[in-house]
Amino acid sequence: MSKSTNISWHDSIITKTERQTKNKHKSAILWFTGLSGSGKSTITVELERKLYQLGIYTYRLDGDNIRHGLNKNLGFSPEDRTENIRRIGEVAKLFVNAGVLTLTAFISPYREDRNQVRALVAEREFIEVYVRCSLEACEHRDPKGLYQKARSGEITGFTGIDAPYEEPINPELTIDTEEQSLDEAVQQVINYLLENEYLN
Ligand SMILES: Nc1ncnc2c1ncn2[C@@H]1O[C@H](COP(=O)(O)OS(=O)(=O)O)[C@@H](OP(=O)(O)O)[C@H]1O
Ligand SMILES: Nc1ncnc2c1ncn2[C@@H]1O[C@H](COP(=O)(O)OP(=O)(O)O)[C@@H](O)[C@H]1O
Repeated sequence: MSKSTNISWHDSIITKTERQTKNKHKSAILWFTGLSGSGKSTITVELERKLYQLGIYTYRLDGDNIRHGLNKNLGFSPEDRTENIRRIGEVAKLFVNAGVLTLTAFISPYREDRNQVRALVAEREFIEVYVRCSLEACEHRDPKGLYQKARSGEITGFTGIDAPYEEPINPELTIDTEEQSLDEAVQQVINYLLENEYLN
């Protein structure tokens, strides 16, 4: 719902296609989704490092980081999570327009919210990457000690414990971090980008 009236759109003279041509690669959103502790941050950090080495213009948007700034007024209610993802989607779209290969790492537990982001950009510009890992394994890893806090009741509404996670139905990519090493996961994404001509 828009509150703004009397506003008009101003196109830039430089187009997204021109920026992509200059950068020598396509821009798109690589949308990583999965439980807390599944590996989204670990994989996107390493993937970005590799892509940077290949000369690709990238930027990484990460749940914990964005919630320190742009979205610091949002919590973890269903409504706030939806608004969180909506804003990230809009920011990611701007990065795509700027010619950047954009990596996002958010739990993004609701299918509908992820599909809304997909609908914001062109068909090939949204690549959903499901970072699959069982709740048991995530809880065992518990890199930030949050599952322990959720089990003890110190945190409520924690994804996987007492808040839902809706698995992607038809993601472009699935990475199973109980089966695949970090290097294998990163290579799988790079192969996808090469095979589908996002990279040359
Ligand atoms: N209640 C609750 N549920 C889930 N996660 C919680 C919660 N409270 C804090 N955290 C921490 O916030 C990180 C998830 O933020 P996101 O912006 O990715 O969440 S969401 O997409 O809006 O659901 C998440 O980071 P990751 O572990 O990297 O996923 C947690 O560190
Ligand atoms: N194959 C793997 N891929 C990614 N992370 C892994 C893998 N195996 C174990 N891990 C570990 O799992 C944890 C994942 O944490 P993190 O990347 O913060 O997850 P998320 O961002 O999804 O919350 C890290 O401690 C990481 O070292």
